[in-house]
Amino acid sequence: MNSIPLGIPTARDLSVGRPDVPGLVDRFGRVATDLRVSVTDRCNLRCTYCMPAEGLEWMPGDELLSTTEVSRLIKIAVDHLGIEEIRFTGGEPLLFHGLGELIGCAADLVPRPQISLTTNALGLEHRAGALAAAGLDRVNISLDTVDRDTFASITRRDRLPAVLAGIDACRAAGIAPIKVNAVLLRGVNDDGACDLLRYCIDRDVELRFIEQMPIDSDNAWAAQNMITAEEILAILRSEFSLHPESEARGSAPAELWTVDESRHRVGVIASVTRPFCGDCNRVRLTADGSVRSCLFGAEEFDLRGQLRSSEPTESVDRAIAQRWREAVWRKQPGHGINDPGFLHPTRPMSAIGG
Ligand SMILES: Nc1nc2c(ncn2[C@@H]2O[C@H](COP(=O)(O)OP(=O)(O)OP(=O)(O)O)[C@@H](O)[C@H]2O)c(=O)[nH]1
Ligand SMILES: C[S@@+](CC[C@H](N)C(=O)[O-])C[C@H]1O[C@@H](n2cnc3c(N)ncnc32)[C@H](O)[C@@H]1O
Ligand code: SF4
Ligand code: SF4
Repeated sequence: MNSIPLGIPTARDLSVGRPDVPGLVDRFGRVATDLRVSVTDRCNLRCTYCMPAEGLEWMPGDELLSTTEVSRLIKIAVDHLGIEEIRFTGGEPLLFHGLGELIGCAADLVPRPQISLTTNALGLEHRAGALAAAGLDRVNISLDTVDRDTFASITRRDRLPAVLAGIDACRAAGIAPIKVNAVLLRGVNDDGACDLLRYCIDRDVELRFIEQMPIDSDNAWAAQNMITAEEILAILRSEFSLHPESEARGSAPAELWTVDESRHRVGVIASVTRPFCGDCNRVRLTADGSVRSCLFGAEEFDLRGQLRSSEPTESVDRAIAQRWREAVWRKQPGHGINDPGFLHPTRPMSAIGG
């Protein structure tokens, strides 16, 4: 007798074809070893390319992971899944009260992961020493300009001095390397790119210019407005000589150039025009406890439900690790920004963890 399809959904096996290995492998041969943890979706700046002036509807408090829950997931990631680097991000991670404690917990793990922070640096002036003492290895600071008025117009807050003080405090605390991330916006801060590079060279900080991505909450991104990597390099070459860095890039998003044949380098993160998805080693955890295998992925895998469903036991941790593996196994090959059918991510960058 022929069977008649009834259209009844069957349980999907999310790991079809996945080899039985502990690490976070995907279908395209990549292995995720770099965990980016968003600890909050809130922020005290309102960068125009990231958030609207009025802010966003923040995640409700009871949906956010606690410090204990984040530490447990980080431990699972290192113990079971081969995670080697943990980056705390957001929203603005310095707004999360448990950040120092989380860094301390991560630093106690064996093998100890690299611990880094991506931040706007507001308040870092007073906290860099304590965070370094807790175990913070390195820091990336967002700074789009060293002109105070331009800074205020991009971030909608007059806080440039606090950011610069945060950079100085990181240097004094011995955090290294310090990197600066800058998004260039046409007609807004592109004429200040060389001044920003000079500022970073003077402080021995590595500057990277980022191509703006279509992950703003306003959906205002347009390819023709974006300043491309080629344009960024042309702007810099008007005042500096640049030579491609010989060091292998690996999974790093930034392509590097040495500046004026010195030991200083500048980077360009060309996510749109020269995507680096083929070598991606990233996986993300949102502040409300979902795994996102790609910044631009359509799928999320909730871990919070399992985390809160019962007492923490080794077998629950193993089940969480398995779900995490399934999430990464299904990771898409790339972001598809340049494809005609590209869909904006369902969450803005600040809610995913940049
Ligand atoms: N498309 C894409 N862009 C990313 C990804 N991770 C980071 N970026 C871009 O790179 C910028 C800088 O990211 P950071 O958090 O400073 O760190 P990083 O450059 O990834 O890491 P390091 O160079 O190792 O410090 C972000 O603002 C994004 O614009 C990613 O997984 N995919
Ligand atoms: C979302 S923020 C979170 C961490 C922290 N608040 C900060 O600004 O560093 C992380 C990074 O994302 C970058 N970013 C935000 N929106 C972006 C966009 N539309 N395109 C490219 N990068 C973006 C920021 O410049 C920042 O370096
Ligand atoms: S880029 Fe960072 S600092 Fe700027 S609004 Fe987004 S989350 Fe806040
Ligand atoms: S867009 Fe997705 S696949 Fe590409 S580098 Fe970023 S996280 Fe990895």
